[in-house]
Amino acid sequence: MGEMQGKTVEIEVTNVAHGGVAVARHEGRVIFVSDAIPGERVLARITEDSKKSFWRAETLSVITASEHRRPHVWAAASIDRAPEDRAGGAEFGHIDIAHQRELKRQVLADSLSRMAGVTTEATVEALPGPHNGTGWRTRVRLQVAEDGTPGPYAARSHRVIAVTDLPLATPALAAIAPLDEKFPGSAHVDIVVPSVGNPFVLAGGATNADRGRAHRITERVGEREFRLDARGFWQVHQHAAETLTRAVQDAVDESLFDPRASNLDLYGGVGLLAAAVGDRFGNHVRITTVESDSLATDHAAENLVEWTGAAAVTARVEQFLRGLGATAGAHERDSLRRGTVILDPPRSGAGKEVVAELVALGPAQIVYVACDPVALARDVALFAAGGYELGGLRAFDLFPNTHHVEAVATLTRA
Ligand SMILES: C[S@@+](CC[C@H](N)C(=O)[O-])C[C@H]1O[C@@H](n2cnc3c(N)ncnc32)[C@H](O)[C@@H]1O
Repeated sequence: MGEMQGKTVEIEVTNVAHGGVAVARHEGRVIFVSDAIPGERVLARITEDSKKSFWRAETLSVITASEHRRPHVWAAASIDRAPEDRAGGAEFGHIDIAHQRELKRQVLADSLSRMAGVTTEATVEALPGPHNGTGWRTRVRLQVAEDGTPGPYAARSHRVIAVTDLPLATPALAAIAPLDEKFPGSAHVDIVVPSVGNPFVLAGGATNADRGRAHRITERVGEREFRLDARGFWQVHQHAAETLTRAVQDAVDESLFDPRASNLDLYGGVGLLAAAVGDRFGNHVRITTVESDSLATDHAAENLVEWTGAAAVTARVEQFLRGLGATAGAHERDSLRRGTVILDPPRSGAGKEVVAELVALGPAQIVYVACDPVALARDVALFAAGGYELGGLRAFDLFPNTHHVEAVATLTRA
């Protein structure tokens, strides 16, 4: 720790950076600052000064406001509070929604340009919902403080903040959120409002006996229903599953799609995107969905039962691909080469090993669903080195009032 930690500085904010912070400079040094908007002049407190290349700071007050600043959509996260008392999880809530999308577009475009040398014109598309980006979360995890009080963590910390409302939640979720109850002995409380059936409030972790028990729920996407566990992965925005279903269906190039080839849905969850491919190309499509969570794979097998060519495999994607690379015979290799791969990894992206295995198998096209623009850009660069080029790219605002953005990219052999 240097001597600047805790000091206040007046800084010009120039750019947006990845991770929900903006970039400022102070005496030539880069400072990543929270709760600020490019174009503003703010008074900020240095919170981290140990690195040579950059420091971190939090905005205390705004000296010259951006025209895009608005009152925060969540009073609990407002700049009017001390930084340590601001609720986390809505780090763009002080920015008007159109400008939030513009900043997300810039982060995506800059990452792809800087890391993969690719230029993109993709804008960030809005989902249906209120114009201020509230009312979309169908799942919320509240953390529990030592005295049993539930609430979100404060931004950039593990301190639980008591709150009186959850504006990013759907009205149905907000109505049942137990914000004034106590949960002694629990580590967290999950509130889940599925599109079909009753909502759940599940206290878990620490000493709670409910930990580990499965709770089967149903989600409807268009005409189709999916079974899953209440705590298993499902998109959080109430319109996300439908949006990604359509985006993936549109992204698959029909001229490169072979229904009899070895098509893969990697990081498949409960089979949402395998079903999207099946619904577009018919129930004879051959597709294997691969997922590490065995409970999700069990549900995927059930959800995909009407597709005679679908299979659900429990495996880590890297091991599954390594196995294919090592054991596939000439016929299977040819089938994999004619195949289409849907790739929907967690935030860390697919990474070096998975990209290398996929490049070696050489599928005809890859539809990459990405929730982190930097991980996507890194992987696009790895795919490019392996002979794949980025074709289409769309981006969606699946997480309004946060810095997160979802992208759907297509890659084909150059
Ligand atoms: C972003 S979610 C996508 C799920 C699914 N495609 C959907 O749209 O609902 C990523 C999924 O990958 C799974 N996962 C994470 N790491 C994995 C790995 N190394 N191998 C296989 N699955 C993994 C998670 O359990 C999660 O279900």
